[in-house]
Amino acid sequence: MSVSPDRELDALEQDVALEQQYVTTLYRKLDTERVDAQRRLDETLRLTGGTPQARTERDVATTLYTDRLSQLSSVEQGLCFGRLDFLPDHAEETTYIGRLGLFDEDDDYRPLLVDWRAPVARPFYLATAASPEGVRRRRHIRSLSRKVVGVDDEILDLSAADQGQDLGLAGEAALLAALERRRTGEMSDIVATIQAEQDRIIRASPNGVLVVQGGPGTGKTAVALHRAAYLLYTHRQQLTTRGVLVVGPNSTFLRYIGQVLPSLGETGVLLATIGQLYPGLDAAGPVTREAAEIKGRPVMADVLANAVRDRQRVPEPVLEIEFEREILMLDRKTCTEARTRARRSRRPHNLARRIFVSDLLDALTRQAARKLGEDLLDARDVQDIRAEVAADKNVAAAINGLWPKLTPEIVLDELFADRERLRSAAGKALSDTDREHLYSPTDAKWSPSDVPLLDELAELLGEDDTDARAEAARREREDRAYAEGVLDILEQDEEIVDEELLRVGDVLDAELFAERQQRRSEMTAAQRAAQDRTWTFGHVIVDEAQELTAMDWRLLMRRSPNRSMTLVGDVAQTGAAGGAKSWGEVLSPYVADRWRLEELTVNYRTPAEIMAVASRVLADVNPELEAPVSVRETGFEPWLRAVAPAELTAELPGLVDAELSAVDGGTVAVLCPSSLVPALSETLGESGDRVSVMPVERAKGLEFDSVLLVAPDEVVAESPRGLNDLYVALTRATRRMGVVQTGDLVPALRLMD
Ligand SMILES: Nc1ncnc2c1ncn2[C@@H]1O[C@H](COP(=O)(O)OP(=O)(O)OP(=O)(O)O)[C@@H](O)[C@H]1O
Repeated sequence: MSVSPDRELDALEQDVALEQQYVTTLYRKLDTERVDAQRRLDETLRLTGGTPQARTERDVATTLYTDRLSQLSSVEQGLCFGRLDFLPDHAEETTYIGRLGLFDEDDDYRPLLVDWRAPVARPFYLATAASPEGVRRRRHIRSLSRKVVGVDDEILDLSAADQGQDLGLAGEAALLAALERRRTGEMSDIVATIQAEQDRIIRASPNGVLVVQGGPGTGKTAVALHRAAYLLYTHRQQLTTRGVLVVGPNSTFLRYIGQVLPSLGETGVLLATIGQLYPGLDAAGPVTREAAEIKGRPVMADVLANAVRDRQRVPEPVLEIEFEREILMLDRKTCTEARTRARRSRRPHNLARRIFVSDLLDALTRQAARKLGEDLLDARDVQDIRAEVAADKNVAAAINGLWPKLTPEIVLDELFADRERLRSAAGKALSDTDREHLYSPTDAKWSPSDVPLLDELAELLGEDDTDARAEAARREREDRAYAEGVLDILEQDEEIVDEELLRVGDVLDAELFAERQQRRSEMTAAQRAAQDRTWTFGHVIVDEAQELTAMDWRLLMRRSPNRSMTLVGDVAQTGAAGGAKSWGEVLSPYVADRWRLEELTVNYRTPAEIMAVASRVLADVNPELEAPVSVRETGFEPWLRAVAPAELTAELPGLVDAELSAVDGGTVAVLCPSSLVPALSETLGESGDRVSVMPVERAKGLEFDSVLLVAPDEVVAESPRGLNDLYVALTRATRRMGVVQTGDLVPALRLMD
């Protein structure tokens, strides 16, 4: 007997009502926790004055409650999104899955809601009909604000084994609903619909280098960010002190992904571009493609080492120095010996300088002593003379001329501004043309490709920071002793603690206090990491990793000496001339073949109709590469339209308007060659926030409801990896795509006609 549609509807309504009841309880619990955290925070903030210890304690409590409050408010949307019902003989009971864990304190801390990252939540992502892991039913709960608007059930028995199993999708209905949602210009999290192949990567061990290779739209960025959240939850102890770094290709991309981690309740991750990894700089200056490629070559490490050596000079043949009406001499031999000794120390330039200076001061002191009558002087007199020689301005100027104290900025600036310096440092490593591309006589802004060079120079030059380090260590010792003192006093002398303080004291048992201290140092760690070039991270995640050059990798590997890294990317999308052709080639200098590869194969973004066009381009890039399989069709065929170049600016606004209404509140991107960006931006200037105009390289990692690709032939011609760029452009759309052709037809697009 078949069930009538009305009966089904009733059952569905009943289920929704049932889940609404439970979800309402959860929100009530969330509200109570918020009120409690807010009350404690207010109480803490109201307290003023008191002993220094009391102030320290208040700071700690303030940070604790502020953090808790921001975590509790970050989970407001979609607090609970799943439910698992297990088979009768299974140990687990019905479990609700959500963005954070909530417990019933009055019932022995029974879990009311399980954090998606907890091991018990795993079957929600992994269970299949063929391998149900004890799960009878998986339910996706869809909500709008606090209202449950629907449930999607999957019964995991073998009769359902063939449904959605060709791509191995879990929670297909919920997944498709998520994918069809309009794009807002900001990436959203995917906690409710993580797929099994993604889950395995998110929860993989943090040890060693994990490479995640996947075509466009396979969720690499989503996986990378959820992995950061998962690692912080699961390995918090190890990761709090050193922090997690997520590197993205440019600031547009970082803005696009910026909300994902906060929506998962994690704020302790440093998001940065390579251009932001040199403290004090946000290097975003322009650079030509040729210069960027040359600056990224591994041989630049030798060029820079030579540039520093070139700054360690000896006189030709002698240097005369006026010292207290006498003339002292520094000859070539003495200086060469001092230089050799300093270089042999293998210390960086600014630290080895001490050896060089000391040897020259010895030589000059001997000369000065001889002139004053050596026989009449005792050791103490000689010491005094040495001090005078060392303090003399002429001596200092002469020595500085031979072995100056240097900063990375000065060396790089002066190297690029001087053809002779460039020629000497480059030797045979760079051709005449290469050097001309690097030559830049005017004060240019630092570009992202200068940052790894500055970082390399900072290593070669070193910094004499002995005093600063001693001071920092002293302050840290003091802070620690101070914090321990707070606890001692609280424990030993309860009388001095008034009632309100005690309430704050409630939460400051030794364990919590220690943890808090650790978390505090993590917070300052994230800030300190941003300011400290020598900071090393607990885990480093790199998105669009295929774009990094050899010099970028050198910088990142210095930030990750434990090689605990997740690198996500797609070698078929490499646009940068210095970027990766294969992962093995990139990684072998650092970890030989000790890296693991995981692949993602399903495209969640681009509909099958658009992917059919993109796949033809991919075949032209390299017939051996396979495009990922699209998870859905939209029934919409991408279109191609020929427009005369002179008509482009007149025609484009109309085409964009048509797309805007077709995507009904969604986003439209006009992707074009860099040369057309200014003109097209001006033409479309009034189109509002939902329309963006950008060169293809800027669109890497982003997505839009509709994409208009303008002048594909020029996109291809513009770069040595133009076909890769075309592939990137054709895989940015979630719903619609059109090509506006102004010149020759690119062969792979012929079938669109
Ligand atoms: N399991 C999932 N559930 C819901 N949405 C998903 C899932 N996996 C990926 N998506 C969505 O698919 C789109 C593409 O994901 P993402 O940007 O992470 O892919 P990518 O592999 O980094 O792509 P590209 O290489 O083109 O930058 C995003 O909108 C993302 O939210």
